[in-house]
Amino acid sequence: MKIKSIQLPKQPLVALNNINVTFFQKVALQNINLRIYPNSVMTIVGPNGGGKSTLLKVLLKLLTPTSGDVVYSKNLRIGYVPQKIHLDPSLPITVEKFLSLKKGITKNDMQQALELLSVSHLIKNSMQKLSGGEMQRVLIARAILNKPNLLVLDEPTQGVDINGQVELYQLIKQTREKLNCAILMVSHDLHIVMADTNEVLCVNHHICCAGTPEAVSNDPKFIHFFGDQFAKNIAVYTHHHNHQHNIHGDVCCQDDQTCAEHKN
Ligand SMILES: Nc1ncnc2c1ncn2[C@@H]1O[C@H](COP(=O)(O)OP(=O)(O)OP(=O)(O)O)[C@@H](O)[C@H]1O
Repeated sequence: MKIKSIQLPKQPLVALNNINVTFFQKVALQNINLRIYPNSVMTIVGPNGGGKSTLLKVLLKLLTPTSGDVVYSKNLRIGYVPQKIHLDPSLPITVEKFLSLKKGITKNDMQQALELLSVSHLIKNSMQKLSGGEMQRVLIARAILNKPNLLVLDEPTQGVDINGQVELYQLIKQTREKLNCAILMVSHDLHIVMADTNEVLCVNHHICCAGTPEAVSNDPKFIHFFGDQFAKNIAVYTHHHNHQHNIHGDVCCQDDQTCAEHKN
């Protein structure tokens, strides 16, 4: 007898079911449903005050939703990088001490995480004196100490200049590949992260639109929030053609030249 192998559907790491959050009769989130699958990369975009951080807080159990439920897979380990942390300037703390505040962490775990984020040289530095980019790297290093299978990042490039932003996203990508984890992040830098994003969720209290970066950036609701210039920039990132094709699909000339087939 021939036995057919069947592909079982992947179980989500986290499922949010019909989540509603109301603050003093003001709706922050309405009927949010989402699934995060192992190894996937999901980017949340949306206008200021649209509920993105609230959504993360519900997922991280930092906030109990007004209604709805969150289902976690048994083996879930979450690493979280907050938007920013508040450090008391009168209580200097080194990077080493800061990382060792996490329970059950060995020196080896710490070194591995710092190496992965290329900040081993900062181990004895004061947290209060780190630059914006260094701080974000140390926060990501802290978030991966427990080898998460889901890394959640809330606007990871806040306070980082444009060159640093590209580098930071590159490091996040390398971290994901090394840990084999899923990523859920809130980001305004869709044009940078879209190449590595599987699904974009545009949240303005409810899910306005969701799908691949290309599909979302062309969605009228997304264009309404971010303007068509942004969508056009994204189009350039995803599909920049500096050449033309002949009827067989072969490249036949550059944009600034005209070959026989494109003369008329
Ligand atoms: N603890 C709270 N109490 C009352 N209102 C709150 C609370 N937290 C958030 N809100 C409100 O809920 C709405 C959503 O806020 P949230 O911080 O989730 O938005 P956001 O999309 O993350 O915004 P931003 O892009 O500006 O960071 C806002 O109107 C905010 O003022």
